[in-house]
Amino acid sequence: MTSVWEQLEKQVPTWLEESRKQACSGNVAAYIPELANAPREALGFTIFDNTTRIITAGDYDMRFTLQSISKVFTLLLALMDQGEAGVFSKVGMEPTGDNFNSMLKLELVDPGIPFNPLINAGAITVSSLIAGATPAEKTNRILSFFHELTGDPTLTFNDAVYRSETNTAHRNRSLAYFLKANRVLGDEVDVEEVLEVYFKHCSIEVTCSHLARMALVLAFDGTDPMTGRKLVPRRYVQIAKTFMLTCGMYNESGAFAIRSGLPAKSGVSGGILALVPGHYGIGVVGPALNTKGNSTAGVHLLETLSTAFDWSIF
Ligand SMILES: NC(=O)CC[C@H](N)C(=O)O
Repeated sequence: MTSVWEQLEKQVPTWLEESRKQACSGNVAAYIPELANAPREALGFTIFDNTTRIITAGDYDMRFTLQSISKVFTLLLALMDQGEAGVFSKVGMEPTGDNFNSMLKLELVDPGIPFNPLINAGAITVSSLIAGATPAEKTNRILSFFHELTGDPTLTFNDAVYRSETNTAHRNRSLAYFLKANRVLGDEVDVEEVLEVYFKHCSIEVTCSHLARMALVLAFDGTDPMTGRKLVPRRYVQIAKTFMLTCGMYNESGAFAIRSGLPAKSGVSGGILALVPGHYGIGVVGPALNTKGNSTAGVHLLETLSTAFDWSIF
């Protein structure tokens, strides 16, 4: 009988080409002008298991920026810096059902703290909780964390994407100033400095193999199976994975959880980080997005694989 891994090796290239066809039903994000240059038809895939075996397919070496995928890891860093009580006094634990950049519930629902750390308002708040005296110190700590998680010390920011976002981020600026007015960002917090940290971590450039490696650390409760190093306490990984399941795919998280049953986090550059707990770390990139902001081809590929191999955690 062939093993799951052998079946994956055999099937992934065919299924990837099948899923690539879904790109035509999506559009590349353009509200950050630099992202509009991404190739719409691209689709890349990497999967790692804990014995360092790797399968790659399609445009697996394409570079793209983390965008919202970074929010999972800044949450982990903030939890390590401030503890659960410190983080959850500023940000909630519930999905919103609204768009990721929505302002609606901040005003509608008392006490005006962001509903969760994976929407923009929540992630901006989390950026303010990262330890460090200056924005540069905070962003350097975040970057070092990604170096540890990926085992790649060459990872860095994409300056063009960073500048493109910082010059056009009127909505995120509004969110951040609103948070300041609500005192979610306290007196000591400089709004522009927090935004600098937030845009910087969104602009870290990776391939889907980096995503798969990072996902593997989450799949193994915070220990990197490739080095044996404990990078994050298990409890914090548990929190992050729960948020990924309930809020990781924006206001499509429920449908994705029903169809794939996997903790995952997407970003507007088309990346999706997903994991099969105790087994695999997965990275996908496909820049064409659906109306919720998730990669059309990437979602299709993950749902195909999860259904075929019965990966749902439920
Ligand atoms: N959904 C996303 O990937 C959003 C990230 C992007 N940097 C923003 O703040 O709008």
